[in-house]
Amino acid sequence: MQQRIIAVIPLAWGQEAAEQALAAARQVAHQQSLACAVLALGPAPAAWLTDMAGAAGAVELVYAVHAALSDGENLQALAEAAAQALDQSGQQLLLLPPGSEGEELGARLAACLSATWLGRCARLDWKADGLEFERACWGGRLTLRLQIETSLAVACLRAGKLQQQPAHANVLEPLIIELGKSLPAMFEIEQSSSGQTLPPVESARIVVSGGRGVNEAGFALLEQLAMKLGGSLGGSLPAVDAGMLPVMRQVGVSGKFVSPDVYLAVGISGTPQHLAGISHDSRIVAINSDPAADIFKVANLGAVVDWEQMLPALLERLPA
Ligand SMILES: Cc1cc2nc3c(=O)[nH]c(=O)nc-3n(C[C@H](O)[C@H](O)[C@H](O)COP(=O)(O)OP(=O)(O)OC[C@H]3O[C@@H](n4cnc5c(N)ncnc54)[C@H](O)[C@@H]3O)c2cc1C
Repeated sequence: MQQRIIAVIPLAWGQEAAEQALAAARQVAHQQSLACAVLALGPAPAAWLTDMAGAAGAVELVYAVHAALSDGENLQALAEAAAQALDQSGQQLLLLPPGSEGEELGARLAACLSATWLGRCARLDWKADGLEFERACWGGRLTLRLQIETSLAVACLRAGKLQQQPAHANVLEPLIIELGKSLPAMFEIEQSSSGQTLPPVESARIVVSGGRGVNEAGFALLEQLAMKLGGSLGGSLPAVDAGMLPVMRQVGVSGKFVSPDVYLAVGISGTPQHLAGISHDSRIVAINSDPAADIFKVANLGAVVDWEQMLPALLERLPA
């Protein structure tokens, strides 16, 4: 059966995203001595992509054009445009630009095509007996090696920079498909203030986090501490369940992944589900009244103390 590796590229996402999707497609294609193809989505063809795809050794370039694809923000329109333009014969692997937008578009495209969504892959090989791929989980502490037999898969793969290979440069004659069907309009999003004054937890350099061992008064102190330190506030799932913290500040496997310089864990026991949300590179400082708490096994610095004693003393010593 014919095997095809296709980089799916929204033109509005720019040249860097295009390079990344092409680099991924070329890496997988190279392992199988296959050629890769490109499906570009936008309001009109772009000469820069024709040159880039040719220089990357792609053998086929299709532009799926529609006025609704001009800003690249309407992910459902992009997914449906790609699904309309794709010829689904043979075995196909579709690669999107890596990153959160590429992942969301990939998942939507897989749903439109009833294809298998492989998600964010760290490695991807197309072998005779199926696709083999690796995914990081538990914040990079574990690598999952997976294998799947499927004729249509969608994935994101970070393959580094696209190296120019003049020896393999192709002069491409793009095929232009004018999409006739209407594409879905963008959802209107009504924005209102959440009342949160602290920055998002996922981008903070210092995260002050509380768990089940802290009560509402304790969270008020943690918020003050976060503000004094110029950091942000996070917490464990039980703290969110108890209504002490909004869900957007939950750290862990089912919450946010954070990579601050310092993660201050107060009244948090250190379960794998919570630790999965903290980067290996972060320094963990733990405050817990139980000397046997698991958090001390991973903490760089720990204090066995009740938060009610520690937090007021800390706040007092910090400049206003
Ligand atoms: C599928 C699944 C997904 C999950 N996802 C997440 C997730 O994303 N994030 C998450 O956090 N959890 C998650 N959990 C829940 C997880 O298993 C734990 O239940 C949770 O992490 C425990 O939170 P905790 O450390 O705040 O509470 P506990 O484990 O109850 O720990 C409380 C700690 O507070 C200490 N303490 C008590 N009083 C004081 C005091 N006065 N001063 C100082 N220390 C005190 C105690 O010694 C204890 O160590 C998930 C679970 C499942 C099954």
